[in-house]
Amino acid sequence: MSTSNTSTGDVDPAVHDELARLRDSIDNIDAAVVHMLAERFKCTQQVGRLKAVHHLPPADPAREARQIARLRSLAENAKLDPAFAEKLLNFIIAEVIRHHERIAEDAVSGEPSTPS
Ligand SMILES: C=C(O[C@@H]1C=C(C(=O)O)C=C[C@H]1O)C(=O)O
Repeated sequence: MSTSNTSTGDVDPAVHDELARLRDSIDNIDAAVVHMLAERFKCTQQVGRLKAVHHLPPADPAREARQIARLRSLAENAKLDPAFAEKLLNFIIAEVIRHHERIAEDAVSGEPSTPS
């Protein structure tokens, strides 16, 4: 068995076709993920501005706990590792909180808020 072949030039053309078909789907899914994340960040930026105007804290741990419980349950039903789903959500939420902190700081200093 080859362990170091990184090219696909010497494989059966049918295998190559199947690989290309699957990679097309992966590319479509990755594009959908990017578009969905962009829409989610548009919403969270609005939440951040609302919180800054009304002097609410950037993070809401109770809301996060409910989201994590819900996402873990959805992941289990979808046969996705719930620990992975939780890690992914926490990663996204950490970025959102960073944005909210930035929006709140900019509101105090009078700077326009731009995503960074
Ligand atoms: C978007 C919010 O702000 C933060 C980010 C969250 C998120 O990205 O889902 C959830 C809770 C908050 O810690 C919110 O309060 O709804």
